[in-house]
Amino acid sequence: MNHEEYLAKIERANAWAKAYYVDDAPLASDEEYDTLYHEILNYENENPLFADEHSPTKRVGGMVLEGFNKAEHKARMWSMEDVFNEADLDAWIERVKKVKENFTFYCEPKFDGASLNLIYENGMLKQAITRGDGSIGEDVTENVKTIGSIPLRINYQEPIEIRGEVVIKKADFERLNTDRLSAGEALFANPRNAAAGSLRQLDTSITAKRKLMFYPWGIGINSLTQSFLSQKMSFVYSLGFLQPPRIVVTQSVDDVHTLYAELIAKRDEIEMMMDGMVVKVDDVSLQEELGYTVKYPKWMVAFKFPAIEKVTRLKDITLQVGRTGVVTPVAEVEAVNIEGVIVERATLHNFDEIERKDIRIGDSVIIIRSGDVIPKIIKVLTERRDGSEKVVERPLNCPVCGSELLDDGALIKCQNLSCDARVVGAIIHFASKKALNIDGLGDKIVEQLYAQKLVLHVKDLYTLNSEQLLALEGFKAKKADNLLAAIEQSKGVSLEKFINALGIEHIGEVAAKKIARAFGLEWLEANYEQIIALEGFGEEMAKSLVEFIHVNKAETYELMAVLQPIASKLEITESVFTGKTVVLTGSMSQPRDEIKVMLEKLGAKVSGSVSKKTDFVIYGEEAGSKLAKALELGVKTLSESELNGMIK
Ligand SMILES: NC(=O)c1ccc[n+]([C@@H]2O[C@H](COP(=O)([O-])OP(=O)(O)OC[C@H]3O[C@@H](n4cnc5c(N)ncnc54)[C@H](O)[C@@H]3O)[C@@H](O)[C@H]2O)c1
Ligand SMILES: [Zn+2]
Repeated sequence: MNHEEYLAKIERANAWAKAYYVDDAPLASDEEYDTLYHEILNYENENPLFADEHSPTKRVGGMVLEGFNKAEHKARMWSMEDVFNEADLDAWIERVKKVKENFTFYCEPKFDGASLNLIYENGMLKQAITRGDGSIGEDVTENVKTIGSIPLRINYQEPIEIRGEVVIKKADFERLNTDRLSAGEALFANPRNAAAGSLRQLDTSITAKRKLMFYPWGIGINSLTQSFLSQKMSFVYSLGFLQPPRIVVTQSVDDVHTLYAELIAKRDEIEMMMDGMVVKVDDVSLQEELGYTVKYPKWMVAFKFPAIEKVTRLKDITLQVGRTGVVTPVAEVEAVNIEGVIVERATLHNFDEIERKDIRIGDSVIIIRSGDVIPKIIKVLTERRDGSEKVVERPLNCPVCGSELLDDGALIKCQNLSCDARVVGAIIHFASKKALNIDGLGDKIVEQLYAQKLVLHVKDLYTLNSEQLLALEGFKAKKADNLLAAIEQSKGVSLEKFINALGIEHIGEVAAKKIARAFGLEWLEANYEQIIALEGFGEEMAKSLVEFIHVNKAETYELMAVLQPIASKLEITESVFTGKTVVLTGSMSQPRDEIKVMLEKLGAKVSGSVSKKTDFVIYGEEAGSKLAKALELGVKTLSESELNGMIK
């Protein structure tokens, strides 16, 4: 790299940093930024005399957004050194050991959010400031007052700065984006941007609506006398702040590596987005001895997790037709490796999403894959377009059967009931795990059987023979026998699974179970009134089932004759609870689910909320608002032992 290229890289990194820190709308993935950053750093290490003062390696990232008042931190806020592998972590440990051979590590998750400094004086929250450039940040005091996990008063009178991360749970981030999608607003790329963007709102009421949380990780000025960071932080947590789920204080390097592995394993399970683990020196006097660079403390380091967000290119959008006829767009992308998995496709909800995100074929996009979740496109990098990108048109005809599609905005549907895609989809659903669970009857085989016209309807599965199967490509005696045996074995399935397997619109697993329990084998005789009376059934579900029965009654009876599903109809014993609505509250001596089933066997309807229509509230220990409401409404209440007395 020559000096000119070095300067160009600095310019690009600074533009990316502004978009990331100031606008909360990144122009690149973290991985790309980190690569660029390290290229700059390497050049500076090799040519220290030519290092430029504007380099991102020389300062803490942020700047103050226009519209906010500037505010000064009492003690400086820092950035953090990154390491990406064990060897670099061990090298950092060795550097600390040169100063002191034996020391204690303080390790915790690195949540990915927005950095915040809280200044308390006389036990009151006086000011809240974003990190900014480390010396001066934005005054966000009023916004911060809307965050529930930030105490406005603490039981400590001396001046103290409490630093931490403002985060939003992954699930709340998803909900926020779903709402923004339907409101036609720009989406946040990830929880970090959502947290930072929600905190830095000029309109406080917007911040208040977002579910922000605050996790402390350090302190600025203070007159605490404890000698270890871990002790100081315990004190901070005791003042009423949230504590992160995993903190490890240890002298053992092995423990540090173990925590790293554990956090990566729990990465999806932990509700907050983490981008690594932070390792700190616990001894405050050793921290001071180690000191700081211009940018970060030498006594702590971030051991980063492998990136789950990558930049790739959208090659095409293909269409998938499901068993209900819904046409879903699928993004075909250039293959990228995310945590060891090669990703080539990403889901898109619907065409509205494509339009709102303005996704075009040929675009560079940031794609995320976390855990088992199907990869998705989180951001289009529009400034990388060269004009050759193609706008995605909404389809007019079914890609499978060619018939005209119904486009109702959010959903595009093929209405042709005998569309191959719908029929094949229905058979695949019938054989799937949660339905009949027929081993060896996966998507490919169903497609093959359908293409050969051997199975055009699920009932045809039960007349298949080995000769027919052996004539198919890829079938040998063993495979054919296994498949026939698995099909045979699906006979005598529970009625609820059978109903679910039929793939009736709006009738899923839970509803199928309720139908089976309520009507048993006579379920095809149920009428609209009986169906809508079932707990949790709305008009849409009842109508759909009635319509299904109307069209498919004879055929379904035939299928039942072949399959002989076993009914699990609940036999009800008459009791004082028969036909009554009962609510359970408080903690009971036996599992609530067991009590619920027992009451249902006595003919009770067990509901979750208390109203005038409730007949009994049965309470255990520490019962709260539901019991209070029952007393207020004059609903009859029974303790757990009174209940036991009545049913013995
Ligand atoms: N995508 C982009 O365009 C782009 C641009 C700039 C920066 N970035 C990303 O930002 C990061 C660099 O930013 P940075 O220099 O602000 O560092 P950083 O955000 O990686 O680390 C420092 C921050 O970590 C936070 N933190 C979380 N848990 C902590 C804990 N337990 N203890 C102490 N601090 C904790 C603090 O807020 C602190 O300010 C990199 O990951 C980089 O990829 C991305
Ligand atoms: Zn079709």
